[in-house]
Amino acid sequence: MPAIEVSALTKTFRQGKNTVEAVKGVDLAVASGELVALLGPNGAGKSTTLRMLTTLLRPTSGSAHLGGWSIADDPERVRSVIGYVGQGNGAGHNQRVREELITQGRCYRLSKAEAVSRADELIDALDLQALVDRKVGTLSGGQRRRLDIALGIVHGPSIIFLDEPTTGMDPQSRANLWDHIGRVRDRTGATIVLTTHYLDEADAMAERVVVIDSGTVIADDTARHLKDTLAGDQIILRTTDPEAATAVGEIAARFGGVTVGAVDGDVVTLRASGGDALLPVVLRSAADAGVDVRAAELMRPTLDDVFLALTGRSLRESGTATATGSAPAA
Ligand SMILES: Nc1ncnc2c1ncn2[C@@H]1O[C@H](COP(=O)(O)OP(=O)(O)OP(=O)(O)O)[C@@H](O)[C@H]1O
Repeated sequence: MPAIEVSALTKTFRQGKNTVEAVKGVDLAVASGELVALLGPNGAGKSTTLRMLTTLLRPTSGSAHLGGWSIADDPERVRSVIGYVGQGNGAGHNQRVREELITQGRCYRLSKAEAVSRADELIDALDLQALVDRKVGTLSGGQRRRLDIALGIVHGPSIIFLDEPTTGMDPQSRANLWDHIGRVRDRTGATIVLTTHYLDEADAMAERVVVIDSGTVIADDTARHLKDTLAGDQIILRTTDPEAATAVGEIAARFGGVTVGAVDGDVVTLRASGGDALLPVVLRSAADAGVDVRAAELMRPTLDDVFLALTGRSLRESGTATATGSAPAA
């Protein structure tokens, strides 16, 4: 049984005379222990989907089961098996880190002894040892995010939702937080679903990427498979002059699955999956035909190329996604 099973989930908001179809029929199955990233531009419906799955918002139609429990029929049970870490944080500023974790455990009805042992376990998993006696209000952004995650999973949920856990952090803090998320997953075997604006992060860290656009899932696969099948590699070949570039393009076009772009001066650009295998073959064929290729560059596609191939738009242009860490320091 999948940890999360979502079928034809929709949410329509009504505001006066206007209706917004925020989620238009999302289907999703996440296996137990999987780490899945939801990716999509602003307003795609990611947060609304997450809020429905975490029982914070009632769906307009469709169904979802988490750990076998229905969000419509058994919201209490659903809440007992999930942890949700939103973008804001709920911890009191004057509490100390360890105290705050123990208090949170008690809120989840853990006994005092259980709450203490769980707090210490999470302090270890999320590297909070040096901070246990610090007041929450004095933590840095990155430290605070680690505490938020600890607070959100203090009751030992088997399914964890993280809404943009790394937004606004510098690249080093993001990498560090990912290490911790991985460590939590390895230790607990929890299923993790998160949203992120960082394309490179979803690419490198998530086992599966679910791309959401205009309220529907438009792609759902490993980042590698999405890139190979939907975007392909880019090969840039520099020759001696426009005639040579055109000739290389014609040679490359004889191979199956190659798209030849417009010649630009002495440069021609090809797109194909398996570019690393194709490149030497094209170079050999060009040499056999007496055409001189002076430089060759192979570029692997990014998830933004995937989004572009699917929608004709760039995720980056939407102002949502970031390929590299240019965010302010945490
Ligand atoms: N309470 C609400 N009332 C009316 N419209 C809403 C409400 N909540 C969300 N929406 C609309 O639903 C759509 C989806 O919003 P949602 O927050 O789910 O997108 P998102 O993918 O999470 O975007 P972001 O990356 O910006 O957080 C948007 O058009 C948004 O304006």
